[in-house]
Amino acid sequence: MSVEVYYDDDADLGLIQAKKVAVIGYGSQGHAHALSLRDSGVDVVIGLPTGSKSRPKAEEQGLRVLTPAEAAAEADVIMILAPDTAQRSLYAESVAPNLAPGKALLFGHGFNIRYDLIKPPADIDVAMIAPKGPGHLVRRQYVDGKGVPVLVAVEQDATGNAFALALSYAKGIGGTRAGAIRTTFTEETETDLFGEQAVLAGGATALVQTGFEVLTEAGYAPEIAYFECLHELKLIVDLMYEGGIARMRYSISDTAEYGDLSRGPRVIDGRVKDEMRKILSEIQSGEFAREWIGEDDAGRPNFAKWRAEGAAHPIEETGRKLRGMMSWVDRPITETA
Ligand SMILES: NC(=O)C1=CN([C@@H]2O[C@H](COP(=O)(O)OP(=O)(O)OC[C@H]3O[C@@H](n4cnc5c(N)ncnc54)[C@H](OP(=O)(O)O)[C@@H]3O)[C@@H](O)[C@H]2O)C=CC1
Ligand SMILES: CC[C@](O)(C(C)=O)C(=O)O
Ligand SMILES: [Mg+2]
Ligand SMILES: [Mg+2]
Repeated sequence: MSVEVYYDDDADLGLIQAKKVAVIGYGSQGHAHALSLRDSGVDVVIGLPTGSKSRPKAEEQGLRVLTPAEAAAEADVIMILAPDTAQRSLYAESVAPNLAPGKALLFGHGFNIRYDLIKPPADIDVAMIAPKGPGHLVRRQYVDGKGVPVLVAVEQDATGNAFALALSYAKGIGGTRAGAIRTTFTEETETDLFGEQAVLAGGATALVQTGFEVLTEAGYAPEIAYFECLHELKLIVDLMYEGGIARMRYSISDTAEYGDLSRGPRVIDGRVKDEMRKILSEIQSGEFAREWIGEDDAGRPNFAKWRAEGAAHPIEETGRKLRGMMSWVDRPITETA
């Protein structure tokens, strides 16, 4: 193994239990971290702006909610789980004025540190605990006695104890049950952005929508196209998750496997690979970060337009109708929040 992996026995929960932790933000990751830390015996306070729509949710779930500045002032450990684009101003206005030597500033993703949008003072610890899965699953796994693997990194070790503290935090959210892998802010940020753009979200979505369009434009029933291009993808990915691509290929028919081996490389060909490399270089050079911050500063015009186009894609309407008929499909993951 070229990476260092840490499990429950390597982490001392007592370190984080001895601190007051402010979780700033109560969305997908924030609610999962805060509830699981609390259930692990940690003293947690939530930081949210006064008008935040997440406030009632956190309060209903029994958590104490303050403004980000008040929470940062009270806490020894401040975990920033607001949207990446909000973190710069949140840090400048509410967190930086409330830092003191020996405090720890934590992140769930390295974006703002990697791209120098936040520059913490040298006398605090700066670390990252980045779950490798959506926040609602992080919470669900914790409740089920399991965990989602996490990446842990230290950017600044002012106290000499930053890594042990980060591992302790990871244990508090169930991460060391599954395994905590040591990395750097740069590696986490660049691989996370690449994964979500080229494969997990961007690549997979474009593949599913394009497959659905090809079948329906050729006259096949949208319901059948939905099953083939979206629904069944989960079943195939589950097999890959359990035993790799070889396990999936073992389970499918020889006909499917021959089609996979002979046609797959025609779909994801050299041009696609070159485009993936270009996407990676935009991430590494900071071009993507500058574009995204600029888009956010401008009020997200393209983001809103593309999101609306995606929501209006015919596959969504077909899926809504079909899922209503599928009693075996789990309720939406968002309802578990
Ligand atoms: N989504 C995920 O599963 C993953 C996310 N991450 C990282 O975790 C971090 C949080 O992302 P995610 O959980 O998706 O975020 P969400 O968009 O789900 O939630 C953001 C939360 O922050 C609150 N918020 C918005 N603006 C501010 C502000 N100025 N000050 C304080 N709180 C604010 C929001 O409140 P309101 O309800 O009022 O908008 C909301 O509660 C990011 O760094 C992200 O990259 C890492 C791994 C996976
Ligand atoms: C895949 C998207 C992700 O990187 C994640 C859930 O890990 C994110 O930023 O939400
Ligand atoms: Mg990710
Ligand atoms: Mg991400």
